[in-house]
Amino acid sequence: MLLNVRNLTVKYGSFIAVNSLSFSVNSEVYCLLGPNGAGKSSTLKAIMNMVPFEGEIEILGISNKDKIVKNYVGYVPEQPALYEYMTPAEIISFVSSLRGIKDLNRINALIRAFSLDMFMNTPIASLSMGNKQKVSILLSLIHEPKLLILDEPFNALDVLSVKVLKELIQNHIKNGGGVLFSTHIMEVAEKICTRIGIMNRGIMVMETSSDNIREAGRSLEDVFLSVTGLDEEIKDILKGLE
Ligand SMILES: Nc1ncnc2c1ncn2[C@@H]1O[C@H](COP(=O)(O)OP(=O)(O)OP(=O)(O)O)[C@@H](O)[C@H]1O
Repeated sequence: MLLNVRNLTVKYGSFIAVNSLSFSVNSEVYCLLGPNGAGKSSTLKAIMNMVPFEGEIEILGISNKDKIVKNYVGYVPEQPALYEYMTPAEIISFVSSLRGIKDLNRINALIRAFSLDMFMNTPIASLSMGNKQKVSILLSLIHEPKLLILDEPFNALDVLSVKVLKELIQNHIKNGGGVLFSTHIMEVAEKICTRIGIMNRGIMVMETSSDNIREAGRSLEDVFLSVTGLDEEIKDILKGLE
């Protein structure tokens, strides 16, 4: 098992953002869906040991509180957290040396795939949101982690980069890795995920697979709206707009 989450609870003061959540990720693409505020980012931050949590989280069988797991995980936060005064070339070289990576051929291929070559010497502060996101994705891949934790990774990406990222995710799985990501984009989830966890108000309300949804002849959007109870809300809102 690449990731095992058992009875995860995340609290901010007395507010429970994630409530006794359990799920696991193998060599597969696991997608977390949920309305705004459902607790997706808090779950991913707890997995990265960035927020206090209760419960148990293991990465490749090792507690996520053990520093060694950082070697096995790549993380893309919801908002790129980069040194704005550095250029992509500088930050990539900085992170590569921290990680002890000398062969940059793979990274250079990724830079080209994401069309970042012409921005390598531009300060990050001057980059578009999409290009910052691409740098953030590149940094998460430098040490060839087994598990990728991606918080809304498709945000701000153009069509070509979405395609590149989908391909990277598929290749990662073919090589025995695992991917856990959150998204609001149903089409992406439907196409590339093997398993889907739908969260609402901190609770996992449904775990299913794209195959199950297809076999049931339903769209992921319908399933999502119905299990989160948003379908009734939408009917009311649309009525109000008539
Ligand atoms: N640092 C914090 N302090 C207090 N409350 C927080 C904090 N971070 C998140 N929350 C609250 O916890 C809940 C879950 O937030 P979280 O960001 O995990 O949701 P999400 O599913 O990722 O939402 P979105 O889709 O909008 O990104 C929300 O109600 C949010 O306001």
